[in-house]
Amino acid sequence: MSTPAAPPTDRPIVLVAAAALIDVDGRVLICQRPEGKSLAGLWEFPGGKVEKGETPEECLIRELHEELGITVAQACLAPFVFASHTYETFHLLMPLYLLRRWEGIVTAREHKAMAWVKPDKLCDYEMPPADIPLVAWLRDVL
Ligand SMILES: Nc1nc2c([nH]c(=O)n2[C@@H]2O[C@H](COP(=O)(O)OP(=O)(O)OP(=O)(O)O)[C@@H](O)[C@H]2O)c(=O)[nH]1
Ligand SMILES: [Mg+2]
Repeated sequence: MSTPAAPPTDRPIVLVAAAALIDVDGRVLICQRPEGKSLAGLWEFPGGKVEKGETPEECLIRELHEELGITVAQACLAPFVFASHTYETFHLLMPLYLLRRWEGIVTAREHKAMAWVKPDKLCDYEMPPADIPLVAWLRDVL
């Protein structure tokens, strides 16, 4: 007999689009979440919540401009892996894109700090629990 389905919860699925920017030396950009936000102080991939009427790619192009001051062409966003993680109040679904080309100088406009990190050193930075499997994939592929 099959296992009975779990009771429904009112936990919404939140769609967030994020990017792993990769520089010419193969280092990955991570950004530190500012005080006053959820998960403050943790290191994350830049990006944010997909708003009504946006595609994930449109959202990410907007967020990368707001957060880092860079201009990104949709063709340069390479779908990579996704995070699917249950938090206390929502379930996060987060596609992660690889990005090697952009225009402008990467600047931390909204984050507390940023760092370019070799994939095998990402584990030295505390990241949200949803990101842990993504780091393993980056280490394997880069
Ligand atoms: N951008 C980003 N969000 C992540 C990552 N990992 C992770 O769990 N999240 C979660 O996904 C959600 C995205 O939030 P966000 O704060 O970036 O959203 P946002 O840029 O639209 O900001 P806002 O909600 O203040 O307008 C947060 O709950 C955040 O904790 C990650 O690597 N990058
Ligand atoms: Mg954000």
